[in-house]
Amino acid sequence: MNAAEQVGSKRNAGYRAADMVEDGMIVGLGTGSTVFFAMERLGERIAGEGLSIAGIPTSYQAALRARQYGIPITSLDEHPEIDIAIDGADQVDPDLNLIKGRGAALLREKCVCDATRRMLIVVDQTKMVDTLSAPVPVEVLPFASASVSRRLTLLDGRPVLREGIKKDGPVITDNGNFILDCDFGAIADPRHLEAEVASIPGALECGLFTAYGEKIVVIVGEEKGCRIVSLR
Ligand SMILES: O=C(CO)[C@H](O)[C@H](O)COP(=O)(O)O
Repeated sequence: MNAAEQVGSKRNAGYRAADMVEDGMIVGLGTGSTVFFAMERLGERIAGEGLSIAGIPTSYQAALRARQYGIPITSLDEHPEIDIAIDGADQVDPDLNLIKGRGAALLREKCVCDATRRMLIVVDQTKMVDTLSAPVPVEVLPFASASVSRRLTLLDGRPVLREGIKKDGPVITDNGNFILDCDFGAIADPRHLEAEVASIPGALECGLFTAYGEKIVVIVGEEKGCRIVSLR
């Protein structure tokens, strides 16, 4: 798939997800280039049809984009239960386990995923894999980055501190933390690995999402249209 085809696929996935949003819904807004298309379409529907929704952004990036598209913003404080969320992913396996976090927004994204009744994951087909194997982003408390790194190594991971672009030194997340991108190779048991990482003090969250397959609907954008994948 060339770059233009990939953008078209992302647009198809994002637009389909936005068209599944109903009037009056509270909508979790993920982070990344595919969700942008969903937000663009939500903006069109708000302006064109008078769709009435409120979005909960998972990052500064999502909040800025929501404002750009005229999507009213609310918060998880006001709505601890969410109707529907739209988010991207870096990899999706057949059991709908995910790796997320290329955009370093995984901590808030997982909070929103946990709080939502229905989770729409928008991807292009390159993200669909048989076995998760991308590096797993781990958000870490800066104080504990060396000790968390050591513990990840003991889990046979190879953690690398994510460096900023147009900024010297590490990426600082929207929550003021660091990201360790941890390569575990092919992940045979993602649920077990997620639990192992979660047990490390100072590892605040990791980009493995393995507990939500039942509520996830994956919208796989293709050059012409979309394919829907769910466990139900
Ligand atoms: O998890 C994420 C951000 O933390 C993104 O949703 C994920 O990286 C996919 O991004 P894109 O749609 O740009 O490929």
